[in-house]
Amino acid sequence: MQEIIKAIEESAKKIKVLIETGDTGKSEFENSTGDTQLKLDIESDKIIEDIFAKIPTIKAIVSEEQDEIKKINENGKYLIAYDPLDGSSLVDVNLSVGSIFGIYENEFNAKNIIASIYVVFGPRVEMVVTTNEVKMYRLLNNEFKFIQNIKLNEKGKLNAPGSTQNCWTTFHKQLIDDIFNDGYRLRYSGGMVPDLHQILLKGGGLFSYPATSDRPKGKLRQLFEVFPFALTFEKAGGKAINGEKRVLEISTTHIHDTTACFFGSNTEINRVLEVYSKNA
Ligand SMILES: O=P(O)(O)OC[C@H]1O[C@](O)(COP(=O)(O)O)[C@@H](O)[C@@H]1O
Ligand SMILES: [Mg+2]
Ligand SMILES: [Mg+2]
Repeated sequence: MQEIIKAIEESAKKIKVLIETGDTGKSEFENSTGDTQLKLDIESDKIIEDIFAKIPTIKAIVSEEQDEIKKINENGKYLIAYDPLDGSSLVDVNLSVGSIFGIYENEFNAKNIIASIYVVFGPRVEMVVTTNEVKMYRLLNNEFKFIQNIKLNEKGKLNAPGSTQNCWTTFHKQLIDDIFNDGYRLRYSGGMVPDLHQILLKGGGLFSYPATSDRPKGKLRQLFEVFPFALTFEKAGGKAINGEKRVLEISTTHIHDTTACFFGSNTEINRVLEVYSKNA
């Protein structure tokens, strides 16, 4: 696992330079989810793949930007699913973005996730590693230094409601309105990594990306985005659900499957469960 962490550190240093100097324009290609790929998506994907290709403990990798699983080393132990540049369309407006990695064993499935790592590229570069604990590191003088463990409070103050609002169900709209009426503050940048990082570091709150009429299965991808953060939220003392159950109990039928998802501290997620159990 240590060499995987080192590999991700190496990729983060290179992606930092790419973000700072690269072309933010579109490529002529689409990924499996139908998004037009930016040149930055393709280049950051290549940076990560080239680094992972040299790690003997990695058996296979799959990227949000690629159609298929790639074999690395038949005798390797780990499977890695990654989103090389989450929120890539925010680079041109200079908002924070990230990379997300889910580390699996045996099969790409929620029950096999054993660790996750994400990197936030903001005013500072930070890396959060989840195994049994959630540990945050910061890039200082070109080295990642341990800063703190992350633990959520039982209840937070932030609300990050994602997706197209005019496609929400009436009960979801009511839930979000009720949360704001209770004094929660809006914090939503459109980048999953900084939005969830903020909730984790400020002690709690709710991030939601529900099923909507335009996206009945949500938008966020299970293997590359949802499961890695679900592990982090659970190990930090919070929860991650699809409205009905833990997202880490969902089974994946295709590598690019998406799901509705809610991440947060316990009080807010219990509130979502209560509303969804009566309405969904
Ligand atoms: O604009 P929306 O629909 O709220 O979606 C925002 C979500 O989409 C994403 O940008 C999807 O990730 P990619 O940039 O990797 O495609 C998430 O980071 C974010 O939470
Ligand atoms: Mg993403
Ligand atoms: Mg992406």
